[in-house]
Amino acid sequence: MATLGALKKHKVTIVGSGNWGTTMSKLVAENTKANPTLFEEVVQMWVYEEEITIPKESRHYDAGSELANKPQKLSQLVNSLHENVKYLPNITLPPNVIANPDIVDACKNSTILIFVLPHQFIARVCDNLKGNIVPYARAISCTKGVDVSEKGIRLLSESIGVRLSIYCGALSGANIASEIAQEKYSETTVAYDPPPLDSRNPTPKGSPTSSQVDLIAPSKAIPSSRSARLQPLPSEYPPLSHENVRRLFHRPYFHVRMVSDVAGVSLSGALKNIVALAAGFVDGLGWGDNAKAAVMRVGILEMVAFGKSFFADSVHTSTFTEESCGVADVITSCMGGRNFRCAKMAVQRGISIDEVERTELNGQKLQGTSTAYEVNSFLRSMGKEEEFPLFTAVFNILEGKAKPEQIPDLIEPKD
Ligand SMILES: NC(=O)c1ccc[n+]([C@@H]2O[C@H](COP(=O)([O-])OP(=O)(O)OC[C@H]3O[C@@H](n4cnc5c(N)ncnc54)[C@H](O)[C@@H]3O)[C@@H](O)[C@H]2O)c1
Ligand SMILES: O=P(O)(O)OC[C@H](O)CO
Repeated sequence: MATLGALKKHKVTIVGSGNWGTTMSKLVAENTKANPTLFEEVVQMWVYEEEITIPKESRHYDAGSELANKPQKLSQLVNSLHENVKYLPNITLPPNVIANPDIVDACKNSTILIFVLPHQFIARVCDNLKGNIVPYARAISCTKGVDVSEKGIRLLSESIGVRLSIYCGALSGANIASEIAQEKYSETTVAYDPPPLDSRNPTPKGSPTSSQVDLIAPSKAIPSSRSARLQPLPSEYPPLSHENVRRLFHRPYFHVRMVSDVAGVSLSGALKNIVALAAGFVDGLGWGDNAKAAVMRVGILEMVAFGKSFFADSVHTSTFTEESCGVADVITSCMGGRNFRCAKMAVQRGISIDEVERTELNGQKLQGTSTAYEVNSFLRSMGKEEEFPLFTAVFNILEGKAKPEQIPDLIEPKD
């Protein structure tokens, strides 16, 4: 419910328009329409502009039309067809989703920014947004990955928060986008640990709460956005309480659990993609479900150990084991995710996973390969590769230094 006296509504922008970005726009737009006291009905969806021709198999392809084989701007196609024919074909978007190729215009005056971009594009997009958003905006990262530099490891929610000087939470779960777009039931986990000022609790500006610190590996500390001087949300806006954030995402087919463990949710989403690659490798060998279950078991243990080793002050182990973003996401990703499917195809065809990504995904991006490299570079810098044998095996397979057939030996505990 809006607070008494709140006059303004939150403007929401989805930053990204791929398979998950477009699905997110659909479900969020359904919710902004259903909650008119909290949110402006129109949802802007930033589209990385490209020219595409409508695929022949599309329900919108009209062989007799003069536009049939002519390249057209993706943003214009989304707005005229109410469908993203390239990244989410055959799903009708609500008319209140407006595709906008201008990132600054799409985010202008938005109080809620939902980042659903492949990891590799986050930095550039944030650079373009810096100084062009309202300073009290809040963000949610739906991107799966981590940032590693010579300074250490950082969650993507942190990267976005630091780059834009705003607070950023995280959404992650067992969420294969195409199923959610078809309104098949799934769960998700939203971690939002808002600054107390957003709940009308007058904590002094810039004071981190106990849960607002140490979201980076302490041994390689990078300054956290959570101790940055965050601007309070003006009182004319409905507070961004857990209840109101939940209303933005929860649908009858998309069940949201709100938590405060931003680090656990962000890390789960990133690390499970390495496990999914391992599952794809063993499945590609034709080894069956028992082999997949074995790498999933070891992978979940390594995810938990990674959180405990490097984010001990912020991560809750239960996030990995009890929430959709943990074990459940490992399971779904190892059954039908893109990382799993591409790793499997790479082994079956004897080609690199990058080649499979280029030839089979029609512009969609894998996040598991870059995460495996980033995590390995961090583990190596910490002298901890041996403590994470599955993550290390996946990296070595991608590098051509090990073979998928060696996975059982590589993950066997050493006495
Ligand atoms: N697809 C899913 O099922 C799913 C589910 C949960 C989370 N995620 C995560 O969401 C994030 C986004 O994935 P997605 O599935 O929406 O995207 P996608 O892989 O389907 O599509 C790639 C996107 O990148 C954009 N792009 C290409 N070049 C670009 C550039 N230079 N700058 C900016 N954008 C560019 C494309 O326009 C497209 O929107 C990823 O981190 C992914 O792991 C995906
Ligand atoms: O298709 P993937 O491998 O990018 O995984 C998609 C989602 O992360 C599953 O939750």
